[in-house]
Amino acid sequence: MMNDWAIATYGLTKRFEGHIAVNEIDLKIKSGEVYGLIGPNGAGKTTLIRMLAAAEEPTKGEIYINGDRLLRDDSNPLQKKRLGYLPDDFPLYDDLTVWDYLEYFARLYNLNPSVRRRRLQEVLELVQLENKRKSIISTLSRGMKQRLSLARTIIHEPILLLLDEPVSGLDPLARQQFRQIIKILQEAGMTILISSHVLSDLAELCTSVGIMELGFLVESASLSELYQRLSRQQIILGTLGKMEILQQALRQNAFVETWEMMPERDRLKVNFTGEKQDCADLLRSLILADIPLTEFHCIQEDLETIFLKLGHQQAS
Ligand SMILES: Nc1ncnc2c1ncn2[C@@H]1O[C@H](COP(=O)(O)OP(=O)(O)OP(=O)(O)O)[C@@H](O)[C@H]1O
Repeated sequence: MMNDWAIATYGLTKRFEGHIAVNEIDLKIKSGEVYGLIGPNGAGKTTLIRMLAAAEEPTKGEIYINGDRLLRDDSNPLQKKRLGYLPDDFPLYDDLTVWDYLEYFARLYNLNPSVRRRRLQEVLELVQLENKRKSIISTLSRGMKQRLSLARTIIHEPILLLLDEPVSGLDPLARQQFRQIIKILQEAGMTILISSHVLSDLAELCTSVGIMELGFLVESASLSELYQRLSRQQIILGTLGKMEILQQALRQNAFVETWEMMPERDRLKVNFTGEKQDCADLLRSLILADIPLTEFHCIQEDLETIFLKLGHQQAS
Protein backbone atom coordinates (compact mmCIF):
# COMPACT_ATOMS: atom_id res chain seq x y z
CA MET A 1 0.00 0.00 0.00
CA MET A 2 1.34 3.43 -0.98
CA ASN A 3 -0.06 4.95 2.23
CA ASP A 4 2.42 2.98 4.32
CA TRP A 5 5.25 5.06 2.93
CA ALA A 6 6.13 8.58 3.97
CA ILE A 7 7.95 8.80 0.65
CA ALA A 8 7.52 6.49 -2.33
CA THR A 9 8.91 7.13 -5.79
CA TYR A 10 8.37 5.07 -8.92
CA GLY A 11 10.81 5.25 -11.83
CA LEU A 12 11.84 8.75 -10.77
CA THR A 13 14.18 10.18 -13.39
CA LYS A 14 15.79 13.55 -14.09
CA ARG A 15 17.62 14.26 -17.31
CA PHE A 16 19.63 17.45 -17.90
CA GLU A 17 20.56 18.11 -21.52
CA GLY A 18 21.25 14.50 -22.37
CA HIS A 19 22.82 13.76 -18.98
CA ILE A 20 20.82 11.58 -16.54
CA ALA A 21 21.25 12.88 -12.97
CA VAL A 22 18.63 10.58 -11.38
CA ASN A 23 17.89 7.28 -13.05
CA GLU A 24 14.67 5.27 -12.54
CA ILE A 25 14.72 5.51 -8.75
CA ASP A 26 12.20 3.55 -6.67
CA LEU A 27 12.75 4.99 -3.22
CA LYS A 28 10.67 3.87 -0.24
CA ILE A 29 10.90 5.50 3.17
CA LYS A 30 8.65 4.51 6.08
CA SER A 31 7.09 7.04 8.43
CA GLY A 32 9.28 7.89 11.39
CA GLU A 33 12.52 6.84 9.75
CA VAL A 34 15.73 8.83 9.59
CA TYR A 35 16.93 7.87 6.14
CA GLY A 36 20.52 8.66 5.21
CA LEU A 37 21.25 9.26 1.56
CA ILE A 38 24.91 8.72 0.83
CA GLY A 39 26.88 9.08 -2.36
CA PRO A 40 29.90 10.77 -3.89
CA ASN A 41 29.80 14.26 -5.44
CA GLY A 42 27.57 14.32 -8.48
CA ALA A 43 25.76 11.07 -7.60
CA GLY A 44 22.37 12.80 -7.88
CA LYS A 45 21.44 13.32 -4.21
CA THR A 46 20.59 17.01 -4.51
CA THR A 47 18.59 16.48 -7.68
CA LEU A 48 16.61 13.68 -6.04
CA ILE A 49 15.92 15.77 -2.93
CA ARG A 50 14.92 18.79 -5.03
CA MET A 51 12.35 16.65 -6.84
CA LEU A 52 11.00 15.35 -3.50
CA ALA A 53 10.72 18.97 -2.32
CA ALA A 54 8.83 19.89 -5.52
CA ALA A 55 11.64 22.31 -6.39
CA GLU A 56 12.53 20.40 -9.56
CA GLU A 57 10.25 18.88 -12.18
CA PRO A 58 10.96 15.18 -12.77
CA THR A 59 11.58 14.17 -16.37
CA LYS A 60 9.75 10.93 -15.68
CA GLY A 61 8.29 8.97 -12.78
CA GLU A 62 6.03 9.61 -9.83
CA ILE A 63 6.42 10.80 -6.25
CA TYR A 64 3.98 10.02 -3.42
CA ILE A 65 4.18 11.75 -0.05
CA ASN A 66 2.11 9.93 2.58
CA GLY A 67 0.17 8.29 -0.21
CA ASP A 68 -0.68 11.49 -2.10
CA ARG A 69 0.80 12.17 -5.51
CA LEU A 70 3.22 15.11 -5.39
CA LEU A 71 2.68 17.53 -8.23
CA ARG A 72 4.38 20.88 -8.81
CA ASP A 73 1.10 22.75 -9.26
CA ASP A 74 -1.17 24.26 -6.60
CA SER A 75 -3.54 21.28 -6.58
CA ASN A 76 -2.51 20.15 -3.11
CA PRO A 77 -1.43 23.03 -0.81
CA LEU A 78 -1.51 20.68 2.20
CA GLN A 79 1.51 18.88 0.82
CA LYS A 80 3.67 22.01 1.02
CA LYS A 81 2.72 22.33 4.67
CA ARG A 82 3.80 18.77 5.34
CA LEU A 83 7.27 19.32 3.88
CA GLY A 84 10.30 21.05 5.32
CA TYR A 85 13.22 21.43 2.93
CA LEU A 86 16.70 22.62 3.87
CA PRO A 87 18.72 23.10 0.65
CA ASP A 88 22.51 22.76 0.66
CA ASP A 89 22.94 26.45 -0.22
CA PHE A 90 20.64 27.77 2.52
CA PRO A 91 19.77 31.45 2.11
CA LEU A 92 19.96 33.65 5.21
CA TYR A 93 19.32 37.37 5.40
CA ASP A 94 22.42 38.67 7.13
CA ASP A 95 20.98 42.02 8.24
CA LEU A 96 17.95 40.59 10.06
CA THR A 97 17.84 39.52 13.67
CA VAL A 98 17.26 35.83 14.41
CA TRP A 99 13.72 36.59 15.63
CA ASP A 100 12.77 38.75 12.62
CA TYR A 101 14.11 36.16 10.22
CA LEU A 102 12.01 33.37 11.75
CA GLU A 103 8.99 35.61 12.03
CA TYR A 104 9.27 36.45 8.34
CA PHE A 105 9.04 32.76 7.43
CA ALA A 106 6.28 32.11 9.94
CA ARG A 107 4.26 34.85 8.20
CA LEU A 108 4.96 33.28 4.81
CA TYR A 109 3.35 30.12 6.15
CA ASN A 110 0.37 32.17 7.33
CA LEU A 111 0.74 31.25 10.99
CA ASN A 112 -1.55 33.50 13.00
CA PRO A 113 0.10 35.87 15.53
CA SER A 114 -0.41 33.79 18.67
CA VAL A 115 0.67 30.52 17.02
CA ARG A 116 3.59 32.40 15.46
CA ARG A 117 4.89 33.58 18.82
CA ARG A 118 4.54 30.15 20.43
CA ARG A 119 6.17 28.45 17.48
CA LEU A 120 9.12 30.86 17.33
CA GLN A 121 9.80 30.28 21.00
CA GLU A 122 9.56 26.51 20.57
CA VAL A 123 11.96 26.31 17.63
CA LEU A 124 14.46 28.73 19.18
CA GLU A 125 14.54 26.57 22.27
CA LEU A 126 14.94 23.42 20.21
CA VAL A 127 17.91 24.77 18.23
CA GLN A 128 19.38 26.38 21.35
CA LEU A 129 19.31 29.93 20.05
CA GLU A 130 16.95 31.56 22.60
CA ASN A 131 19.75 33.80 23.83
CA LYS A 132 20.49 34.89 20.25
CA ARG A 133 16.98 36.01 19.37
CA LYS A 134 18.04 39.67 19.11
CA SER A 135 21.37 38.98 17.39
CA ILE A 136 21.99 40.04 13.81
CA ILE A 137 22.42 36.92 11.67
CA SER A 138 25.81 38.01 10.27
CA THR A 139 27.24 37.80 13.81
CA LEU A 140 26.35 34.11 14.27
CA SER A 141 28.82 31.23 13.92
CA ARG A 142 28.40 28.81 11.03
CA GLY A 143 26.95 26.17 13.36
CA MET A 144 24.41 28.66 14.75
CA LYS A 145 23.45 29.76 11.24
CA GLN A 146 22.86 26.16 10.26
CA ARG A 147 20.69 25.59 13.35
CA LEU A 148 18.78 28.74 12.49
CA SER A 149 18.20 27.39 8.98
CA LEU A 150 16.85 24.21 10.51
CA ALA A 151 14.56 26.27 12.75
CA ARG A 152 13.24 28.06 9.67
CA THR A 153 12.70 24.70 7.94
CA ILE A 154 10.48 23.38 10.75
CA ILE A 155 8.68 26.60 11.70
CA HIS A 156 5.41 25.40 10.11
CA GLU A 157 5.53 21.98 11.86
CA PRO A 158 6.13 19.78 8.82
CA ILE A 159 5.96 16.01 9.22
CA LEU A 160 8.62 15.29 6.60
CA LEU A 161 12.05 16.90 6.59
CA LEU A 162 14.42 16.92 3.62
CA LEU A 163 17.91 18.02 4.65
CA ASP A 164 20.58 18.35 1.97
CA GLU A 165 24.06 18.03 3.47
CA PRO A 166 23.12 19.93 6.62
CA VAL A 167 26.38 19.33 8.47
CA SER A 168 28.92 19.92 5.73
CA GLY A 169 31.46 22.52 6.78
CA LEU A 170 30.60 22.28 10.48
CA ASP A 171 33.15 21.42 13.18
CA PRO A 172 32.71 18.23 15.28
CA LEU A 173 30.91 19.99 18.13
CA ALA A 174 28.50 21.76 15.80
CA ARG A 175 27.85 18.44 14.02
CA GLN A 176 27.08 16.81 17.33
CA GLN A 177 24.67 19.59 18.32
CA PHE A 178 22.94 19.24 14.97
CA ARG A 179 22.64 15.46 15.40
CA GLN A 180 21.07 15.91 18.83
CA ILE A 181 18.39 18.17 17.37
CA ILE A 182 17.67 15.65 14.61
CA LYS A 183 17.21 12.95 17.26
CA ILE A 184 14.68 15.09 19.11
CA LEU A 185 12.76 15.68 15.88
CA GLN A 186 12.72 11.97 15.15
CA GLU A 187 11.45 11.23 18.63
CA ALA A 188 8.69 13.74 17.95
CA GLY A 189 7.61 11.52 15.06
CA MET A 190 9.06 13.27 12.01
CA THR A 191 10.29 11.39 8.97
CA ILE A 192 13.69 12.74 7.99
CA LEU A 193 15.76 12.31 4.86
CA ILE A 194 19.29 13.57 5.27
CA SER A 195 22.05 13.52 2.67
CA SER A 196 25.79 13.52 3.11
CA HIS A 197 28.91 12.14 1.59
CA VAL A 198 30.38 11.61 5.04
CA LEU A 199 29.13 8.31 6.32
CA SER A 200 30.15 8.83 9.93
CA ASP A 201 27.74 11.80 10.07
CA LEU A 202 24.87 9.48 9.32
CA ALA A 203 25.83 6.19 10.95
CA GLU A 204 24.83 7.37 14.42
CA LEU A 205 21.58 8.99 13.32
CA CYS A 206 19.94 6.88 10.67
CA THR A 207 17.56 3.97 10.84
CA SER A 208 17.95 3.27 7.11
CA VAL A 209 20.46 4.12 4.46
CA GLY A 210 20.41 4.53 0.69
CA ILE A 211 23.47 4.75 -1.50
CA MET A 212 23.47 6.65 -4.78
CA GLU A 213 26.01 6.26 -7.52
CA LEU A 214 25.87 7.82 -10.98
CA GLY A 215 22.17 8.57 -10.62
CA PHE A 216 21.20 5.08 -9.45
CA LEU A 217 20.02 4.04 -5.99
CA VAL A 218 22.36 1.08 -5.66
CA GLU A 219 21.42 0.11 -2.10
CA SER A 220 18.52 0.90 0.21
CA ALA A 221 18.02 -0.97 3.47
CA SER A 222 17.58 -0.62 7.19
CA LEU A 223 20.82 -0.38 9.15
CA SER A 224 20.07 -3.58 11.04
CA GLU A 225 19.57 -5.45 7.76
CA LEU A 226 22.83 -4.07 6.38
CA TYR A 227 24.71 -5.10 9.51
CA GLN A 228 23.18 -8.55 9.35
CA ARG A 229 23.89 -8.99 5.66
CA LEU A 230 27.30 -7.41 5.37
CA SER A 231 28.99 -6.89 8.69
CA ARG A 232 31.39 -9.62 9.70
CA GLN A 233 32.06 -10.66 13.25
CA GLN A 234 35.63 -9.98 14.32
CA ILE A 235 37.52 -10.98 17.44
CA ILE A 236 40.51 -9.17 18.88
CA LEU A 237 42.84 -11.60 20.63
CA GLY A 238 45.85 -10.87 22.77
CA THR A 239 48.32 -13.29 24.34
CA LEU A 240 51.34 -13.22 26.62
CA GLY A 241 52.55 -16.45 25.05
CA LYS A 242 53.92 -17.28 21.65
CA MET A 243 51.86 -16.03 18.70
CA GLU A 244 52.52 -19.23 16.74
CA ILE A 245 50.81 -21.32 19.43
CA LEU A 246 47.75 -19.09 19.37
CA GLN A 247 47.68 -19.21 15.56
CA GLN A 248 47.98 -23.00 15.63
CA ALA A 249 44.92 -23.19 17.90
CA LEU A 250 42.99 -20.81 15.66
CA ARG A 251 43.68 -22.97 12.60
CA GLN A 252 41.74 -25.78 14.29
CA ASN A 253 38.56 -23.73 14.59
CA ALA A 254 36.21 -24.07 11.60
CA PHE A 255 34.74 -20.59 12.10
CA VAL A 256 38.06 -18.75 11.97
CA GLU A 257 38.40 -17.44 8.44
CA THR A 258 41.48 -15.25 8.36
CA TRP A 259 43.39 -13.04 10.76
CA GLU A 260 45.74 -10.11 10.68
CA MET A 261 48.43 -9.07 13.14
CA MET A 262 47.67 -5.80 14.91
CA PRO A 263 50.45 -3.17 15.00
CA GLU A 264 51.34 -3.99 18.63
CA ARG A 265 52.39 -7.51 17.48
CA ASP A 266 50.94 -9.25 20.56
CA ARG A 267 47.37 -8.99 19.27
CA LEU A 268 45.43 -10.46 16.35
CA LYS A 269 42.22 -9.41 14.62
CA VAL A 270 40.33 -12.53 13.55
CA ASN A 271 37.55 -12.65 10.95
CA PHE A 272 35.03 -15.07 12.39
CA THR A 273 32.01 -16.61 10.66
CA GLY A 274 30.39 -18.17 13.72
CA GLU A 275 27.59 -17.03 16.01
CA LYS A 276 27.85 -15.96 19.68
CA GLN A 277 27.89 -19.56 20.91
CA ASP A 278 30.78 -20.33 18.54
CA CYS A 279 32.71 -17.37 20.00
CA ALA A 280 32.15 -18.78 23.47
CA ASP A 281 33.33 -22.23 22.30
CA LEU A 282 36.48 -20.71 20.78
CA LEU A 283 37.28 -18.89 24.02
CA ARG A 284 36.80 -22.07 26.04
CA SER A 285 39.04 -24.08 23.69
CA LEU A 286 41.84 -21.49 23.92
CA ILE A 287 41.71 -21.51 27.70
CA LEU A 288 41.67 -25.33 27.77
CA ALA A 289 44.77 -25.26 25.51
CA ASP A 290 46.52 -23.21 28.23
CA ILE A 291 47.02 -20.16 26.06
CA PRO A 292 47.68 -17.13 28.29
CA LEU A 293 45.07 -14.78 26.86
CA THR A 294 45.20 -11.09 27.75
CA GLU A 295 42.27 -10.14 25.56
CA PHE A 296 39.26 -11.73 23.85
CA HIS A 297 37.04 -9.03 22.47
CA CYS A 298 34.18 -9.51 19.93
CA ILE A 299 33.44 -6.61 17.59
CA GLN A 300 31.40 -6.05 14.43
CA GLU A 301 32.77 -4.43 11.31
CA ASP A 302 31.59 -0.84 11.36
CA LEU A 303 29.46 0.89 8.75
CA GLU A 304 32.41 2.66 7.17
CA THR A 305 34.00 -0.69 6.36
CA ILE A 306 30.70 -2.10 5.09
CA PHE A 307 30.25 0.81 2.71
CA LEU A 308 33.79 0.62 1.42
CA LYS A 309 33.06 -3.02 0.60
CA LEU A 310 29.77 -2.07 -1.06
CA GLY A 311 31.45 0.65 -3.12
CA HIS A 312 34.02 -1.87 -4.19
CA GLN A 313 31.29 -4.32 -5.22
CA GLN A 314 29.58 -1.64 -7.28
CA ALA A 315 32.81 -0.59 -8.96
CA SER A 316 33.91 -4.11 -9.82
N1 LIG B 1 20.60 22.30 -13.22
C1 LIG B 1 21.45 21.41 -13.74
N2 LIG B 1 21.80 21.44 -15.04
C2 LIG B 1 22.62 20.52 -15.57
N3 LIG B 1 23.20 19.52 -14.85
C3 LIG B 1 22.91 19.44 -13.54
C4 LIG B 1 22.02 20.38 -12.90
N4 LIG B 1 21.90 20.03 -11.59
C5 LIG B 1 22.68 18.95 -11.41
N5 LIG B 1 23.28 18.59 -12.59
C6 LIG B 1 24.17 17.45 -12.78
O1 LIG B 1 23.52 16.29 -12.27
C7 LIG B 1 24.45 15.43 -11.63
C8 LIG B 1 23.99 15.17 -10.21
O2 LIG B 1 24.16 16.36 -9.44
P1 LIG B 1 23.67 16.51 -7.94
O3 LIG B 1 23.99 17.91 -7.51
O4 LIG B 1 22.28 16.06 -7.84
O5 LIG B 1 24.63 15.47 -7.18
P2 LIG B 1 24.96 15.33 -5.64
O6 LIG B 1 25.01 13.87 -5.35
O7 LIG B 1 24.04 16.16 -4.83
O8 LIG B 1 26.42 15.93 -5.54
P3 LIG B 1 27.10 16.76 -4.33
O9 LIG B 1 27.42 15.75 -3.26
O10 LIG B 1 28.33 17.32 -4.97
O11 LIG B 1 26.14 17.81 -3.89
C9 LIG B 1 25.81 16.11 -11.72
O12 LIG B 1 26.51 15.57 -12.82
C10 LIG B 1 25.44 17.56 -11.94
O13 LIG B 1 26.45 18.22 -12.68
